[in-house]
Order: sequence, then C-alpha cells, then structure tokens
Amino acid sequence: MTVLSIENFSVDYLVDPVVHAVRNVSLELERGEVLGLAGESGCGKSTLAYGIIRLLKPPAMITSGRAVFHSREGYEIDWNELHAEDLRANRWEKISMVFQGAMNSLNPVISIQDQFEDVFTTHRPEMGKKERRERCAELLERVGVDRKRLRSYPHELSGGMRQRVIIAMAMALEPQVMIMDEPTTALDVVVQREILREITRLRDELGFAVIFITHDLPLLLEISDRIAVMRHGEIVELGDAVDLYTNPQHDYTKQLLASFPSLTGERGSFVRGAMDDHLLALDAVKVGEEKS
Ligand SMILES: Nc1ncnc2c1ncn2[C@@H]1O[C@H](COP(=O)(O)OP(=O)(O)OP(=O)(O)O)[C@@H](O)[C@H]1O
Repeated sequence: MTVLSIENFSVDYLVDPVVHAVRNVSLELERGEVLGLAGESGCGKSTLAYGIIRLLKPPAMITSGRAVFHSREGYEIDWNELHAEDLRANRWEKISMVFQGAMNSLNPVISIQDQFEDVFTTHRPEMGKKERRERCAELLERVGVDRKRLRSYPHELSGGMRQRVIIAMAMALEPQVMIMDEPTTALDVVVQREILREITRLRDELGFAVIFITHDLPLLLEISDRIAVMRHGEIVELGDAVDLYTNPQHDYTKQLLASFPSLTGERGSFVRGAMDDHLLALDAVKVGEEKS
C-alpha cells in the first residue's frame, strides 16, 4: 500500500564546487504511516523534501530519479513529469507541505479567513461561499483553534496558533501525503507537543501519510512508525522506529542516538512523555539487568 515512491533521487546545487546535496535516495512511503527523516543539519533533508514536491529553485537541479504518487483510486502521477500547471493543481491537493517557520509566511494584512478561503477559491471554485466558510471553520477547530479566530489577522495570534493555521491549511484539500519540515521547531516545547499530538491524532482520523523531517531524533522516535537516517545526502539506515532505537545497524545511527542527552535518568533513554510502551518495557528490563 505505497502512496509515494522516491526512486534513485539526486539533487545537486550547481555552484562552484558543485554540492551533491541528495544522492540516489530511494524510499517508499506507506499509506497512513509517519516516516521520520533524521540527520544533522546540512545532510540534505530539506533539499529532498523540496525536491519531492518540486519547489526547488536554481542553482538546485534534480539530476536523477523520480517521485511517483500512487493515488487511492489506483492511478499514478510521476511528479517529475508534471508541467507547471498540473504541478500547481496537484500540489497541496495530493501532497502538501508544512515548512519550518511557515507561520511567518501568512500575509500580515489579510485576515485568516480570507487567506484560508483562498485555498478553496483556487482549488474548489465550485464551492459556495457559505460552504467554504463552514469548511474553514471546521478545519481550524480540527487543529484546536477556535473558529472565531478566522476573523483575526496573523499578528493577533500566537506563534503556535499561526503554525496550527498553516497545518489546517495544508490539510484543507485532504492530501494523501503531508511533508512536514521541522514544523514545530520554532515553538516552545509545550506547544510543540500539543501540535505533534494533534498531527498524530489527525493522521489516525484521516489516514494521510506523513514524512516528518527534523534533526530531533528523540522526537522522531516518539511519533514515527519508521525512521530514515540521512547523512551526506544519502539514506544510511531505514527501519522500524523501535528497531532503530533498540538495535541500530549503522555506526552513524549509533552516533546520532548517543549524541542526545539523557532525558530520563542516568541510563539515558529517549523516552519523552507518551513513548511506546514497548520501549518503556525494554528500558525497565535493562535497568533490572543492570541492578542485578
Ligand atoms: N542554495 C544553495 N546553494 C548551494 N548549496 C546549498 C544551497 N542550499 C543548500 N545547500 C547545501 O546543500 C546541503 C543540504 O542542505 P539542506 O538544507 O537540504 O540540509 P538539511 O539537512 O535540511 O539542513 P537543516 O536541518 O539545517 O535545514 C548542505 O550542504 C547545504 O549547504
């Protein structure tokens, strides 16, 4: 049940010397899963994300590979083959994206309502005004923002609320894939957690798949089904989140895991709040072993 296949994808920045930012990346995103993409700053995560959705600008150039979207209805779209107009029509509709700091991309002089409605007037021109307004209000409530806020201007909302508005907009056309590039990094930890909880809840409810990008590996361990670890533009390890934590194969994954400070006690585990019971149980066993 693959929803997106990335095949042999490479991106260069044509500067002097050329930067090979993404090298022969292949991965399959399953319908409804959260795939975490981890790796230190500069390893190529954002370039890959922008490349998939074809939002890269020169000097970036896709030098090989393709991204194929497999619709629920059974047809395929080769994203690299789309012309500008089809790309505009399909982007946000099939695959949408939330960028780091996207909350700052809201237009400051236009109300949330008008910016939100714009998504529907562009992509759902047949929709009547009343229906459009109701849909915007519903979406906003879905991400935990009161519908009264539709009348606000961006500066009247907190950073967390603005980022929620952006997430609601990204969900507006019910895409089957959402790519989230550090969507909560600019926010404080409490708001970050609330938004992450909301994203996983919505994923369960609506069934879209998520590629979640961050350098914060503990956070990924908490929310992802599978994790891909990227280094120097390549995926060095890809596996089930629990396996990756308990039995990392690649030296770099081990290094990455070891580079995060202990979050719960001396042994240093990645448990942060509502972590998988399995991991908690494993830790309990290990602590028991150490004591005996
Ligand atoms: N416009 C550009 N011109 C030249 N090189 C670039 C450009 N943008 C990015 N790069 C380089 O491409 C590589 C990958 O960068 P990218 O931003 O994709 O990494 P990242 O893993 O997303 O990092 P971060 O977590 O800091 O956003 C880096 O070496 C970066 O310096």
